[in-house]
Parts: sequence; structure tokens; C-alpha cells
Amino acid sequence: MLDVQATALPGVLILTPRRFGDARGYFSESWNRKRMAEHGIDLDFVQDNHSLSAEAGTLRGLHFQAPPHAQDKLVRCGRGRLFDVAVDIRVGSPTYGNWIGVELSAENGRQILVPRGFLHGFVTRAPDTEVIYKCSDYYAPDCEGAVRFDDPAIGIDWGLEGPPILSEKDAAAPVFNKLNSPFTWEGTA
Ligand SMILES: Cc1cn([C@H]2C[C@H](O)[C@@H](COP(=O)(O)OP(=O)(O)O[C@H]3O[C@@H](C)C(=O)[C@@H](O)[C@H]3O)O2)c(=O)[nH]c1=O
Repeated sequence: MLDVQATALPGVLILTPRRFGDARGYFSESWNRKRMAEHGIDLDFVQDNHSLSAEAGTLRGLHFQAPPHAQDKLVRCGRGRLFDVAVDIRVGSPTYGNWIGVELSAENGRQILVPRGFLHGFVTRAPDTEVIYKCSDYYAPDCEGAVRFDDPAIGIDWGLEGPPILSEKDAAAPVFNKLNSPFTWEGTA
């Protein structure tokens, strides 16, 4: 019903809800609180986000919200495809500064759970890509933080073929070693 795979970063999970196909197409439960709780994930989501990126190669990230408005995010693709990335910024974590990436597409139906304590970002790999995600806290601009997507100290392989399309804010984001992370391994593990 719900396939849940661990990743190299403890806390980051890849979820694939079952699709019931028939002559019309398919049906799928994109989120079911009880079913997720059976896998030890009980999150109280309060906001859904939906973004459209017109061009392939649009990169949003790397972002986080600091406590007291830290967000867990459950991310999926509604149309197109993207490469989604999480970076561990929990001070004291054995995987601090490590990243993982997964391709999410409308076709593969995969989701990624990016918990609080991680940077999140993605690059689109098809035109008109829609990303839909649930968040466990409300948008709080005063608590927003960002890190440059191409900082060699993290070394993410985005699979880019040229310079990405960025917001002004993301183009001006600080490097990783300027980040005074508000998260600790003990506080989130
Ligand atoms: C994130 C967000 C933005 N906004 C507004 C602020 C701004 O005017 C406009 C665009 O915001 P941004 O440029 O920050 O949007 P974007 O670059 O898509 O930001 C998002 O990136 C991905 C990677 C995430 O993980 C999200 O949490 C969020 O940070 O939307 C809201 O009203 N609510 C929200 O929750």
C-alpha cells in the first residue's frame, strides 16, 4: 500500500504510495496519516504548497525554516520531473553536510520526506514541472534561511547541463560555512 525506503541520511525517506490502475488511468492515496504512522512517521501537516516551474533547469533552494517554525516536508511531483535534494544540517549528526537526491516524476509517483534539520532544494528536468508538498508548519519569512546550491563544500551533483534558472534570493544565498545551523542532531534525531 505504501512502500517506504530508508536513505543514506537517517530521517530522509522515499515513499511510494500504491497506484491502482484501470482503463481510466490510476488512483492513489498521496497521503494517508494513519498509514504513515504505521511506518513510525506521524506528522501534523498544516500547509500545502504548489509551485510551477516553466523551464527545465529551474532550481529552487537550498532552503530551510528555523525553529520555532521548522518544517518537515513531504514532496511529490504533479507534472513533469525533477531532481530533489536534502542536505543534513543537524549539528553533531554523523551525516552533517551530506546530501542525497532522488528523481521525482509524475510518472514514478515517488515522494521524499525531508524532515526539519535538512536543507531542501530541487531542479526541474522537464518544462512545466509542478511540485506539490505538505509542510508541518506555516510559512514564516522571518525564519527562512538559505545556502548556495553550488557550494563545493556540499558538492551536490545536480546533473545540470548549463547554468540553472534561479530566483534573485537564491542567487545571493550565503555559502554553507556561513550557516549557523539552528538544528542539532540530539534535537531532531
Ligand atoms: C515558501 C512560501 C513562499 N511564499 C511567497 C513568498 C514569495 O513572494 C513567493 C515565492 O517564494 P520563494 O521564492 O521563497 O519560493 P520558492 O523558491 O519556491 O521556495 C520554496 O523552495 C522549496 C525548495 C522549499 O523547500 C520551500 O519550503 C520554499 O522555500 O511566494 C508564500 O506566500 N508562502 C510560502 O510558504
